[in-house]
Amino acid sequence: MIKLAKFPRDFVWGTATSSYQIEGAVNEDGRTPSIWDTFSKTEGKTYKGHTGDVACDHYHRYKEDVEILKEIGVKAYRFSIAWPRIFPEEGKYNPKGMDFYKKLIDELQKRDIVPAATIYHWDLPQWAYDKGGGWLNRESIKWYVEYATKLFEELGDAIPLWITHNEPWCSSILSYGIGEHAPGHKNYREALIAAHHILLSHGEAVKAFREMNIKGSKIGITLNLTPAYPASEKEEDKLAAQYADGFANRWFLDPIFKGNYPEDMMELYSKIIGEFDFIKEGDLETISVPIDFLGVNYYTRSIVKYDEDSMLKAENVPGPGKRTEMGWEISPESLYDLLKRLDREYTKLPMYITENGAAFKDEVTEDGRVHDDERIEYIKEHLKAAAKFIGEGGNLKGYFVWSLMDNFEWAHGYSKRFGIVYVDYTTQKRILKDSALWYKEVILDDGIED
Ligand SMILES: OC[C@@H]1[C@@H](O)[C@H](O)[C@@H](O)c2[nH]c(CCc3ccccc3)c[n+]21
Repeated sequence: MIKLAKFPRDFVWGTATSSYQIEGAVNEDGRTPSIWDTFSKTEGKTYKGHTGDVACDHYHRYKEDVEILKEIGVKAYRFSIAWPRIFPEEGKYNPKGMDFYKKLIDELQKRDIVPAATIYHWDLPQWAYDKGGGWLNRESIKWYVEYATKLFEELGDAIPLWITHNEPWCSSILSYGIGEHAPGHKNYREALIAAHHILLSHGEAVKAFREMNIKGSKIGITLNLTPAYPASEKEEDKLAAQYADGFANRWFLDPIFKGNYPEDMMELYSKIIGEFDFIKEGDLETISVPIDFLGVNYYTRSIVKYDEDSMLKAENVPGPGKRTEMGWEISPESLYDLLKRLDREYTKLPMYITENGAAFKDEVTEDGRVHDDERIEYIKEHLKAAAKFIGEGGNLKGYFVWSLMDNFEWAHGYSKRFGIVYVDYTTQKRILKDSALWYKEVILDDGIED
């Protein structure tokens, strides 16, 4: 068998999840509601009113789930910590909430699996939202730094990879601007204020992390990045792609790596939101403090044509590729383009693909298995793109499949399955899909065979 793509021996093969999507136990051991508890219980916000009340019951089944990680043979496991378990009220630390993560990390360490912890994956404590709108309130930075510092104190060097935020674009634009995610606001000025405070909280947490000198641990941030392509060679379509790229990518990449917001987007946005009076002296220096790695969440690309009437002067047009159950075009070559662009224009730091994966119609067949060939194909094609980038000297250090297991897919509830492990929500039974068995072989071989 010829090897299609070979990876370095120390390549970090992983899978990823997040707290609200898998844990359940929303009232246990002192946890108080997050904005996602509130949002999912609000009429019409999620598919059939699905909530994370039980999810995959991972809070009680974590030992079994870590055993599954071992069976698949992952080198690392990316999970997130639920802020409302750690600080159920402002300033009130909850050691029982921390205990869960200490037990989880202990199970991982026993099996030589590297923990990669995301500090914030969208489950803002409701008490923080009740005080001036959560990320809209500049005080959120102080609350976040207190939370992150407690994590560094209690878990510090047990976590080699610390990720400050998962996808600031989603926590701000999708949540305060578009309204699809909690807290469901539809105000673009609010979205940019939230984005600014989230980025500031990232910078302040990195500074706190540096002061604590946690040996052997690295800190970074995870951004969801969507390459934008013009629908034609027309100048106006190229302009549309420039704005779509600014909207999705440069608004976050530039402050973090260049210490400024992109000029073209500032100009475009100023017509919509007025003054950028929420940007204070020194903020961009804080946001752009040096980090150790960049986490990249990649799923798909966008193709846009010029649209005079839209805010971004851009309208999405469907691509020619096959689509996943989310309706996202499958475009592995765009992952290669993205990685090359990041390397060329932004950073030579180590990068990790902290999420890549797909939802497909999964069903358990007579043989009790899930033959998810489309998901194997999706992951294989994206790994080939990653290998090509590494082969050209790209500093890509690892790949985390989204997701370890089927889970609460936000506004889509449990209707979309991204896992390489199937979850039967009525019995909580886990079934390794064919993609998990395939991924196990890829990890053993450090490479892909066709
Ligand atoms: O949608 C699949 C996953 C989520 O389950 C993860 O929690 C989240 O980190 C994540 N980000 C993306 C790409 C950005 C996006 C998120 C939600 C909706 C649309 C696009 C896809 N995913």
